[in-house]
Amino acid sequence: MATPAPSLTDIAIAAAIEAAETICTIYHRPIQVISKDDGSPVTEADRAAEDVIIRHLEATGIPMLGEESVAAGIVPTLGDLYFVVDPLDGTKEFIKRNGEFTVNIGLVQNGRPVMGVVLAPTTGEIFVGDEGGAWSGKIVDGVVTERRPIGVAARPRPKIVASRSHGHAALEQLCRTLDVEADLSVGSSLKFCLLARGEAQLYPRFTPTCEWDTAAGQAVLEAAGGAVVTLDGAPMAYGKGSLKFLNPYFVAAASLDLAQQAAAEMRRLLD
Ligand SMILES: Nc1ncnc2c1ncn2[C@@H]1O[C@H](COP(=O)(O)O)[C@@H](OP(=O)(O)O)[C@H]1O
Ligand SMILES: [Mg+2]
Repeated sequence: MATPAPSLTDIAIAAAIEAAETICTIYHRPIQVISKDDGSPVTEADRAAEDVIIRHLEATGIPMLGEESVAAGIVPTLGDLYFVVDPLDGTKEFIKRNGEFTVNIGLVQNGRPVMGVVLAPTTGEIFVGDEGGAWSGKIVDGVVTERRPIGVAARPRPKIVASRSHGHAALEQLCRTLDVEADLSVGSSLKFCLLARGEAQLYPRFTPTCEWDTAAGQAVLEAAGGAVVTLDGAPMAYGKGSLKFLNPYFVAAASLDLAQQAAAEMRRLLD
């Protein structure tokens, strides 16, 4: 019997595993930090990991929007279906060496993130979401182990998770109005994964992000039963090339109701 062709999810997982290995090699050496044109930091690891991912995804023939390629002026023509890649989300955390950084590969179809792989190189934790649901696992010697389904969990007082390096004053006010337990601060797309695994319920984002920061995490969270909405309460959409792929402010939450309630509150606070 012929072996079935790998799915796009399988291809993205293989790409993320090899990219994470490349990142780990560099992580254990002295890290040289370069400042991008927009002032944000980039390292040799960001670029090397994106090259690895490009090599894996190329064979699919599907266009890829990559953070480092865009920074180098390479923006492909994007159709209804494209990959969105942040090879190293949480570069500031990578530089601080606190382990809170991830490899992100998302697939966008008709403006919606339909598949996502998020992998934390130092722990080997992997989070995957697609039409088959959401699951987490652990990469050991380049192989997925401990694979188990994941899902969001409601709490009477939601736990909130926020950026470690990009905060906003309105966050505290939001916590007070919604009566949340504000206790977690984490770098990178791991915030979406904490929600997807039921460890937190709310991730309000009052500072800028780009599509590559959120596509994979949003796909994981939505496959786990959660939602990501912009401040008008609509699901966050992709393909904003005319805006340089910049996302508006958003709320990720364990349910659409909670996301929309928090979005309405954020709108009120920011007015
Ligand atoms: N002024 C800005 N404009 C666009 N994106 C920004 C930004 N400031 C931070 N970000 C995004 O926020 C991400 C970090 O998120 P967090 O604070 O949740 O860890 C960064 O990812 P990179 O580390 O991949 O550059 C970066 O893309
Ligand atoms: Mg990023």
